[in-house]
Amino acid sequence: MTQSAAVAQEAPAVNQPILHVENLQKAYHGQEVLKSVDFEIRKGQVKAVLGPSGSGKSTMLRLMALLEPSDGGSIKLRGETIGTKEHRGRTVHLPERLLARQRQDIGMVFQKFNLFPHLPAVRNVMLGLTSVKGVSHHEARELAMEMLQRVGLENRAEHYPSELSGGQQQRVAIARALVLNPSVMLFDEPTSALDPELVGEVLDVMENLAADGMTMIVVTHEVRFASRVASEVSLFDGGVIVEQAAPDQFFNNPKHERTKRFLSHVH
Ligand SMILES: Nc1ncnc2c1ncn2[C@@H]1O[C@H](COP(=O)(O)OP(=O)(O)OP(=O)(O)O)[C@@H](O)[C@H]1O
Repeated sequence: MTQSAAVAQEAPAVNQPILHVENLQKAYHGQEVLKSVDFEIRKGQVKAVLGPSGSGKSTMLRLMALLEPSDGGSIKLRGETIGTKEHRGRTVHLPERLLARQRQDIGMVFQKFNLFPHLPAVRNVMLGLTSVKGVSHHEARELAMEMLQRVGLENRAEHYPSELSGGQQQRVAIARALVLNPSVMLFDEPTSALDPELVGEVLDVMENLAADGMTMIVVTHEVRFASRVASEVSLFDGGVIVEQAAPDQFFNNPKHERTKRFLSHVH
C-alpha cells in the first residue's frame, strides 16, 4: 500500500460525525423515556442539551456512554456501531468485555463526582489507565499529573476527595475522564450538585476544553454557558429532540412553541 493510501485509510472522512445516534429508544417498566432520538456530533463541536427535569436527558447520555442497553436504534462512534452488533439478522447487545473496551473512547462526567474517597486525586485519575488500559504506574502518574494541570489542580494531586471542594472534585472527575483520551466527552449536569460560587471554575475548565477542540455533549441548565460555548443547542422533551439550532437562533428566534415556552421559564 502506498503511504498516501494508508493515510487515506486511517483518516476519518472529513464530515463524518464522531458520534451518530439514530432512532434511539428506551423504556422503563413500559414507560417510553426515549421515543426516537436522532443526534449527531462532529469533531470539535459542543452540543448543549436543555430540557425539563425527567425528560430523559440523562438516560440519553447513559445510553450513548454504553452504561445501559438501549431498546432499539443504533449508536455509531467514528463510523463504527457500538454497543450492539447484527447476529443472524437480529440486533444483539455486546458482552460486557467488549462494551468496556468501547467505553474507553467515551468520557463521561456525572452530576455527582463519584471519586474513590480512599484515593488521592492523582490516584483517582490514574486508575482507569492502570486498571483498564494496562499503563504502567509511572506513565499513568505522569499522564494523570498532566491532566490535573489541565484542570488547574496539579497542586492538589495528593489531596483526598474529602479535602477538596465540590468544584475541585468535579475537576478531578473531568481529568479522570480526559486521561483516557476519549473521542467525545459527555457531561451530565456537571454543575448541578455544586454550590453556586463553585460553578464558574468547572464551567471555565469546560470552556477551555471546548476551545482546545474537544468534542462535547453537555446536558445542562446553564443557559449562559450554552449560549456562549455551544456550537449547537438542543431542546429535549417528551423523549425526543424538539429543536436543534445554533445558539443565536435557538435563544433569540426559536421555531417551536415548546422551545419558546421552555425558554420563557429559564430566561
Ligand atoms: N433506571 C431507571 N429505572 C426506572 N426509571 C428510570 C430509570 N432511570 C430513569 N428513569 C425514569 O426515566 C425518566 C427520565 O429520567 P432522566 O433522569 O433520564 O431525565 P432527565 O431529563 O435527565 O431529568 P433531570 O434533569 O431531573 O436529571 C424519569 O421519569 C425517570 O424516573
